[in-house]
Amino acid sequence: MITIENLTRRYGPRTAVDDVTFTARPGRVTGFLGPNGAGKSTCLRMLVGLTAPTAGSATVLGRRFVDLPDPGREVGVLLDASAQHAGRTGREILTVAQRTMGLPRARVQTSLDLVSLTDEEAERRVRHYSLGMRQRLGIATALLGDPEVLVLDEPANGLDPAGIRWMRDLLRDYADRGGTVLLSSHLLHEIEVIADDLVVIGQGRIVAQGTQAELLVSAGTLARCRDADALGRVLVAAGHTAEPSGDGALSTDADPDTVGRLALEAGIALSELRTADGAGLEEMFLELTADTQREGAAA
Ligand SMILES: Nc1ncnc2c1ncn2[C@@H]1O[C@H](COP(=O)(O)OP(=O)(O)OP(=O)(O)O)[C@@H](O)[C@H]1O
Repeated sequence: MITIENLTRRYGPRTAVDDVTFTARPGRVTGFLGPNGAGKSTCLRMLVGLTAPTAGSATVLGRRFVDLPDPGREVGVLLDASAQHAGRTGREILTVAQRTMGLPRARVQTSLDLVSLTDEEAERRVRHYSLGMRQRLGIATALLGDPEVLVLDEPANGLDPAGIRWMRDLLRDYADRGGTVLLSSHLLHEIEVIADDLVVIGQGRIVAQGTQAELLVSAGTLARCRDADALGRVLVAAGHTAEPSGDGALSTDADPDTVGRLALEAGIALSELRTADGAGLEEMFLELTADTQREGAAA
């Protein structure tokens, strides 16, 4: 379990993280989503004791990271996959970490297997690794102590779609065994594939949070019929929104049940009725972060 409460970090006049509160629960993969500069890394750095909060608190398994008796075995952390010694082989990097943490030697091979780095790859120097291989090695290091909690900053960066699916399966399995995963990304598509719960941050503030399903519902319903204007009037009269969504479709904040019932009562035949899909979530993400990005660009 990760608990972030009223976490705030100011750098001079700039507030990088502004009163952020959320939890990442065991058995769930929590995605921390926001555009560049939103404050994700600063939050994660405060969580693992690398940056001091101006206010608020962040705890892992009920304690501040610095107060954990054996942090390497309790929390696996990947903050920057490129911050590995380029002259060492993957296996050497893991072996140094294994010795530092006082773990059994066999954990090195177990971790390599977990991230599907082959023996040949493990013997190569990291300077010859692709970005995706570095991400795998970074995750192997995070998994080394078989921790209960994983904190990963942009772990899918540099992975191709097959790599992202691989990571989803790895993290899903880890969470299914009771682990807590918090991972950040600035790309909705990455996080959509991987995360169960989403926390969306823009300009240092939380702008939305919930399960993916909840956020999809809040992204609305899509309905299609011959006379979209008529359906729109019915929805608005019932206190809902109705926006033309191109090609005779309407998007509304009413749930599909309500739209179906209202359409039936008004004698309108629907040709399509569904929860807005990933595209809806994308729209929401762009909307939620548009101001942030505009202000960021102006700064
Ligand atoms: N050490 C620092 N000194 C001053 N400002 C900082 C410092 N670290 C971060 N910031 C500022 O805090 C804000 C949040 O940065 P942060 O790196 O946390 O964002 P992010 O969401 O992780 O972005 P990205 O996706 O680009 O990594 C930015 O405006 C950044 O310039």
